[in-house]
Amino acid sequence: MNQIQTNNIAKSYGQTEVLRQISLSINSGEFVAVLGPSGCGKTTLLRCLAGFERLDSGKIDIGGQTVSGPKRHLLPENRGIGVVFQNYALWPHMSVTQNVAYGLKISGVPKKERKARVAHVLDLVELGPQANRRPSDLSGGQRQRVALARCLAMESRVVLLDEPLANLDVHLRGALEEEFAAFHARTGATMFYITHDQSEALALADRVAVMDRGRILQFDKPEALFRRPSTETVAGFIGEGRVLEAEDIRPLGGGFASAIVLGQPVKLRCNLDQDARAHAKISFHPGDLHMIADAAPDGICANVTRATYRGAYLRANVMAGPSGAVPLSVDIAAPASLTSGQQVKLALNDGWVIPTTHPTCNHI
Ligand SMILES: Nc1ncnc2c1ncn2[C@@H]1O[C@H](COP(=O)(O)OP(=O)(O)OP(=O)(O)O)[C@@H](O)[C@H]1O
Repeated sequence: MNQIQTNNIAKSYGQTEVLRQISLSINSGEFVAVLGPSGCGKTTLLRCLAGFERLDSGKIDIGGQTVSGPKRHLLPENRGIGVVFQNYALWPHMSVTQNVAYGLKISGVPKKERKARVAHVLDLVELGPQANRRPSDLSGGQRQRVALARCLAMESRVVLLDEPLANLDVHLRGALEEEFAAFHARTGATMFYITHDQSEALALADRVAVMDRGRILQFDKPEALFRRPSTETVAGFIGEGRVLEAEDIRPLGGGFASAIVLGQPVKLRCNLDQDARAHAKISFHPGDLHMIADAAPDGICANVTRATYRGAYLRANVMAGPSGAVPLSVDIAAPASLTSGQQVKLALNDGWVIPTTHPTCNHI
């Protein structure tokens, strides 16, 4: 069943179109991340779902009920959703217990049940010992867990999270990523998670909606975004994707095609209905390029401009191709040694022909 359904929703502030005809179907219990550059409209989309903003047009259904539409706008508190903000939005004058209990109190949950539910959820997020502290006496991660506990206590079936890890250090981000995944597994809630950090999105989400300038470009599983991006923008945005022009694309059947890339014949993956073309854009990742023997008869000639140690591998920046003018990155398994100015030969072992005509992915 669809837990969240948006139909052609649009929102402008003055002359600025911030959301353009966004249609998304999110399944019950799904963990969806919305990924996109700053200013693309992620927070506005979340605020529309939460009911903090009215739509200009379109419709939002949550749990089968229309919550925003042409003649309808359900208030945030009546939507049955939990919201976790970047700044946690905790009451500074209340203790952890009071913060978590507040929503239950407003909803009229009797005192005895309230107490039991708060104690239970604080236990779940391991904040029992801090129950009487004020937010100012907690770490950033602990405050975030109070915000999560509040959603748990309200038994929200839908939880909207707006960049919840943005203010935290790397160590804490890792720990809380685990926390979100555990929270999702435990509750089965539908999660709608805004971020501009792709590693967070790819690690946590069942599906990721990639957003750019108020539109959804692609809404897909992380692996599909990485391996089969539907547009150049998605390809360039995910996993250090590199987009290059290829020539003489000839379908081989079974989702493969031959092509010429940087003057060399390569085999690429493509859509089953890929047609033969003189030119197309292809995408690949640094890990798809490999160094081959200098004496190999074929291979892409490249000149190392910089090599940086990355622990398990060496990242080489090179200028490649017949003209030596195409910048690429190659990861070479350690131990390896490369120096600036060194001539190397490369092979492209995998890549994807970006579909030339793709449906406008706003109807997904
Ligand atoms: N209340 C408002 N009034 C006018 N313009 C607004 C308002 N809220 C957002 N905007 C504009 O709408 C656009 C999208 O903003 P939004 O906060 O949704 O983007 P975002 O993708 O969440 O960005 P970030 O990742 O930086 O938070 C921006 O150009 C922003 O300046």
